[in-house]
Amino acid sequence: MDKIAVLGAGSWGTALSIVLSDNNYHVNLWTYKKEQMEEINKHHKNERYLHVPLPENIVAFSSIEKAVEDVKAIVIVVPTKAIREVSKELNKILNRPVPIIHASKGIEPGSLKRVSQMIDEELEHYNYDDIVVLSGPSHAEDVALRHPTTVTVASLNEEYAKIAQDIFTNDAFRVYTSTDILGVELGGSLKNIIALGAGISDGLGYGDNAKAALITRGLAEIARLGTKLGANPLSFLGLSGVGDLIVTCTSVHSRNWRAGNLLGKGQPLNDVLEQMGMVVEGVRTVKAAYRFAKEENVEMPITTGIYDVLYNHKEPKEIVEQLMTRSKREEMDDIAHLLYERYSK
Ligand SMILES: NC(=O)C1=CN([C@@H]2O[C@H](COP(=O)(O)OP(=O)(O)OC[C@H]3O[C@@H](n4cnc5c(N)ncnc54)[C@H](OP(=O)(O)O)[C@@H]3O)[C@@H](O)[C@H]2O)C=CC1
Ligand SMILES: O=C(CO)COP(=O)(O)O
Repeated sequence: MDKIAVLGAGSWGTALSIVLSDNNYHVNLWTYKKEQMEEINKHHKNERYLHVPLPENIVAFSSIEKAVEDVKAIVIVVPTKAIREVSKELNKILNRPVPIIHASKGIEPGSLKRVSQMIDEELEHYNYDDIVVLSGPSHAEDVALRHPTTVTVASLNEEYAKIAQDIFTNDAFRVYTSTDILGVELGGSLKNIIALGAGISDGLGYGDNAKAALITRGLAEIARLGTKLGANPLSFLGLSGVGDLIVTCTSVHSRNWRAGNLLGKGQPLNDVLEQMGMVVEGVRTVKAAYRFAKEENVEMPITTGIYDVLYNHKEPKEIVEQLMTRSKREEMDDIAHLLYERYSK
């Protein structure tokens, strides 16, 4: 039985380990917490994150070195803030080319780097082109129950993308490939900000119309920034774009939506984060997106409004009024024109 290492034993790392175990891989699941390793190995569960029994071919490790020994591929699934730390550890021990697939969603505020770029910077002898991202509408809770789920794996190295597709694909987990790693990573990261907004909207008591507006106009600004940065605009209409935006803005499983919901009900950010107990990537990524928008001179009014609620003590209702009273404009802006120009001939 081939072995695969999964680095990160939170909700998503555990759910992806279940997929791999179902596909007959032996999974080495790395956690930095000894108690969690014991819970997984002795009791075959990881209760804090997922309420399902774990198959016996998922074995937890507290040493990265042991976890990655002789594996066919390495899956990195830690929160974005831990990517550099984990990659540094990996850099000390990785001495052969092995496919690296990451499934984290965020952008580093200080450097504005995506996850694949951070991994590349920390791994001295690894080629950026070989890094694969796995992203799409995929809440861990659904995946752990084997509910039908679709995702995209993207890499400049098509062979590695296909390896990732083969490793993860099964009857309940359908995997598509793409070469637009930039677009796929940006879609997966930026949708978390809009999901915070959808949660705030629901917390304020607004209805479905407001949420549909946030999703649609949110997608417009994600695509606006993404295309400016060089992504394929069509990626934002795919699973890692609109697909993930829909699931994150509408699901009670979403940490970003839930955090936004509490903010909309008037709770302060620090209390909300303490209560969540799991990573809420949008809270960090909004800082990066806010800066990106300014530096790239891209209009991102929803992102800016959410940044102001989180970091400038603006009242959510004030932001809603601001968004609703912006100057009148045409709906289909630069992105639509870009798509039209590209594909109308
Ligand atoms: N949950 C989901 O459905 C999905 C999540 N993702 C993405 O996957 C990534 C991980 O999310 P998820 O699993 O949900 O997060 P969770 O909050 O469920 O788990 C994160 C885990 O990483 C641990 N951790 C924190 N810091 C470090 C570190 N420095 N080194 C090693 N481990 C660390 C946490 O430990 P501790 O509790 O001690 O902080 C926790 O066990 C995120 O980028 C998220 O956006 C993507 C798709 C779906
Ligand atoms: O990315 C996700 C689903 O595809 C998970 O979103 P949350 O982090 O908001 O739970």
